[in-house]
Amino acid sequence: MADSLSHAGTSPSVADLLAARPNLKMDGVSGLLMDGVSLSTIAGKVGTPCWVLSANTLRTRMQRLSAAMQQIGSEVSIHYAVKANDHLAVLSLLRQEGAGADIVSGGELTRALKAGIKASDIVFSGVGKTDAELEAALGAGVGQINVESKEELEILSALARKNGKTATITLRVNPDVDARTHAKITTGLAANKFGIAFEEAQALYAHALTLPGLAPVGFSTHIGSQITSAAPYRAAYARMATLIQSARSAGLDVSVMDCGGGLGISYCTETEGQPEALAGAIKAELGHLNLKLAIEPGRWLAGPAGILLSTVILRKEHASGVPFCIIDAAMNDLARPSMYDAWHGIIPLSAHEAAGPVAPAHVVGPVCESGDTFTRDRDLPSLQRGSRVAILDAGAYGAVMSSTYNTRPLAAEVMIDNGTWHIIRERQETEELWRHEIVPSALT
Ligand SMILES: Cc1ncc(COP(=O)(O)O)c(C=O)c1O
Ligand SMILES: N[C@@H](CCCC[NH3+])C(=O)O
Repeated sequence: MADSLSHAGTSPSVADLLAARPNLKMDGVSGLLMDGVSLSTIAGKVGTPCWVLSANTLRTRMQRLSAAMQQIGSEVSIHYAVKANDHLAVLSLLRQEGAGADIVSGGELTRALKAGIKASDIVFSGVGKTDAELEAALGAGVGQINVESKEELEILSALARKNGKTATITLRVNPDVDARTHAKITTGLAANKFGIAFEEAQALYAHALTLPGLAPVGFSTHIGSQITSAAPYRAAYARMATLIQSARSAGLDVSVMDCGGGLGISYCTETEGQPEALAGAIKAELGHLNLKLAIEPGRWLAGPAGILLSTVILRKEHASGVPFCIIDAAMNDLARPSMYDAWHGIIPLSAHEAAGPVAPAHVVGPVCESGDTFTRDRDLPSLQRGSRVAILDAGAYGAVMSSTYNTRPLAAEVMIDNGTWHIIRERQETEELWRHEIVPSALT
């Protein structure tokens, strides 16, 4: 499948992967280091599979994104998309660096507040928010609710009135623009479930202004995820600018434009999405409209900050000559390869192994599905029973998408900050997996 996640035929070397990732270095003695800390030490002490996050990477990326947005010359708030990595430590760190939150559930609302993010710095997105979630958001006083349909508009108006609140809202518009990303994560095409049809947006906005309990302030859009070029953004924002100007010409007040998230990273050989290019697209299309602007990045901030450590359980030779390296991480830990055929770099932690000759191998997990495959036929250094590997760029849509399929406990999480590392989540106790199950007495 040709898309921005799978990369048939390409296979960067260990040296190429390391050269593009400033938080990783190979040390001849200690092996792979993240921010100067030995990953073999972490794997040995915490066990595998285990997620490791670089606090420094999160910080420096947030700082670069903020600096890029300042070039626009208008107020731009950054609402981190909590869904990418919802760990309280991540949310707290990004809050310290000035981020608010983009949330999509009541659970994410509670997390964001618990991490100290002010309710006024939270935007609530999502195509199907329940009444309870909307009421919780109204009760907390979230800064903005992005409404995705006429139906939701009416529901929110009624709920706000019932609770004696006024909801500050934008209408999320579906601009029918191709984000040129994987089909499962594109959100701005007319056929997708997201947002209000472009053609209906102005009339609905005018209607929203008449509804009690609502304070419509403008529009939002989000065209998809893992977008690595500025062109789809420009196309979407150009359409939004047309809509904003048209609404204003009709006498409607529009002061806010939330430009969504989606900035992509380099998993393989693709060029990483550039915050400066995103800022350029926003400035070119919307910068002259005197708007309060916002963005909702997730993956770009968190993806390169994390890796997944794993150990080879055994190497199974195969008649084809290509061995299966069966590792102790699986699709229940990192779902992206099985879900989207996504490509993730895989590097041995041992400098000796990493420097050895490469040969084609399959890297798979132990789960009972053939889809539990991290890579097929990739040229990799020789991996043996007990070899340890880092699976790269797993900081976003990694731990958050884990499940306990095959009764596999959720893996531990570690954060490296300033040369020291902390366990930020213990490996789940196996008993936790059935603690809440109730066996009817007739069955005992
Ligand atoms: C409404 C909304 N905002 C922001 C994001 C964050 O996307 P990304 O992690 O690609 O930046 C998403 C997910 O695609 C989303 O649905
Ligand atoms: N889960 C997807 C991204 C989804 C974006 C959510 N709006 C991925 O891993 O690439």
